[in-house]
Amino acid sequence: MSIQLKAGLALSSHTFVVGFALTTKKTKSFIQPNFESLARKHGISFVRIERSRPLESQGPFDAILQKISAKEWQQDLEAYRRSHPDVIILDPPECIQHVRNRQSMLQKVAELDLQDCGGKVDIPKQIVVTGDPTSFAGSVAAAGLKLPLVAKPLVADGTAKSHAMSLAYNEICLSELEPPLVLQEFVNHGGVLFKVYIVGDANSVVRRFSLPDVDGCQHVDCGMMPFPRISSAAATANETDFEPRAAELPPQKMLDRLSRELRQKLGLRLFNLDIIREGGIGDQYYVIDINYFPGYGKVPDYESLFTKFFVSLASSKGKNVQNISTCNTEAHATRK
Ligand SMILES: Nc1ncnc2c1ncn2[C@@H]1O[C@H](COP(=O)(O)OP(=O)(O)OP(=O)(O)O)[C@@H](O)[C@H]1O
Ligand SMILES: O=P(O)(O)O[C@H]1[C@H](OP(=O)(O)O)[C@@H](OP(=O)(O)O)[C@@H](O)[C@@H](O)[C@@H]1OP(=O)(O)O
Ligand SMILES: [Mg+2]
Ligand SMILES: [Mg+2]
Repeated sequence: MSIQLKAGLALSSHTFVVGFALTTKKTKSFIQPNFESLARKHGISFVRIERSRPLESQGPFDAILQKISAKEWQQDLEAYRRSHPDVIILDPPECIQHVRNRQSMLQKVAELDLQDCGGKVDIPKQIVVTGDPTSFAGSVAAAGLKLPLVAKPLVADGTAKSHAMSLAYNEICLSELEPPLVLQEFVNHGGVLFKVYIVGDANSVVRRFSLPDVDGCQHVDCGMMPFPRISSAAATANETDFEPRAAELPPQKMLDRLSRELRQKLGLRLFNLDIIREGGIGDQYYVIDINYFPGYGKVPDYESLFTKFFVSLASSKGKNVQNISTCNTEAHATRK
């Protein structure tokens, strides 16, 4: 059976069409030739959505992959969703909205109670500050937060400003900050960050460089220190670059449970978690950041991870695309 597309392409029950609305940068890093070709072999095709044309006049799509926050796009997508309830939206805008605020993004993590999975998971103590910056020192003292603090813009909307982080070593310098912000306790973690990339039921963890440990007393005179996006290095750091114990990956059972619970609670299928381990060793972990549709192009073997994901979506819609057996699912998650 085949349906004739407006553009003249045939949409058969053996093809799963993924429309994508992504920035040019994201398209370049994610829709890579190797990925397109592997996906095509399994009956998955990608079609760029033209933002200059109404969505209704494009398609048909089986799924829409999107990370565009412009209001017009959001409205267009919402209308399309109502008229095409069978199309899978990756991911629903209201769920993405939840992780675009550094307070609400971590709330579901704080509610978790993971038992018997090899590690404890929490979030660092934090408060939201708005209004007069001269009152921030009082708010920090009232909440019992310990210095140093990481000052993060409350809104995580993908702008450069939303990634502008600072370390505050003393109370006085807090009055220099520009609200609204989250003030989060800095947790020493041996300079290693774990990024857990979630793709539906699968996850893949990589190590990244992070901020070095701090001795609060030593730096108290430093005041406010802005710091760069140290963890977003293009390449995954080599094992030899880290102190071996701090670089040991978190238990896979804990990552599987955490990923599964958050996937359900957040209503997202495509996101990553930034996780640190207190003191670099032991079993106390903190989730410090959640990002919607992060830089998957940097994940080893993301092509098969995603092909498998789309094949499973296609099967759930009764599409008879070709199965893929070489990728990792939750039971065999990738650990590089
Ligand atoms: N509470 C914390 N304790 C220790 N280090 C932290 C803490 N919060 C953030 N960091 C460090 O600061 C970096 C940036 O913080 P965060 O991940 O919240 O910012 P972001 O701009 O949202 O990052 P991304 O580029 O992943 O979206 C982290 O990768 C980590 O190295
Ligand atoms: O640009 P990169 O490939 O590094 O991807 C980064 C992504 O930027 P992009 O969406 O513009 O691509 C970021 O999104 P916004 O918060 O800015 O929306 C955020 O998700 C980071 O965590 C990603 O880095 P990663 O966590 O994977 O290291
Ligand atoms: Mg981060
Ligand atoms: Mg982030």
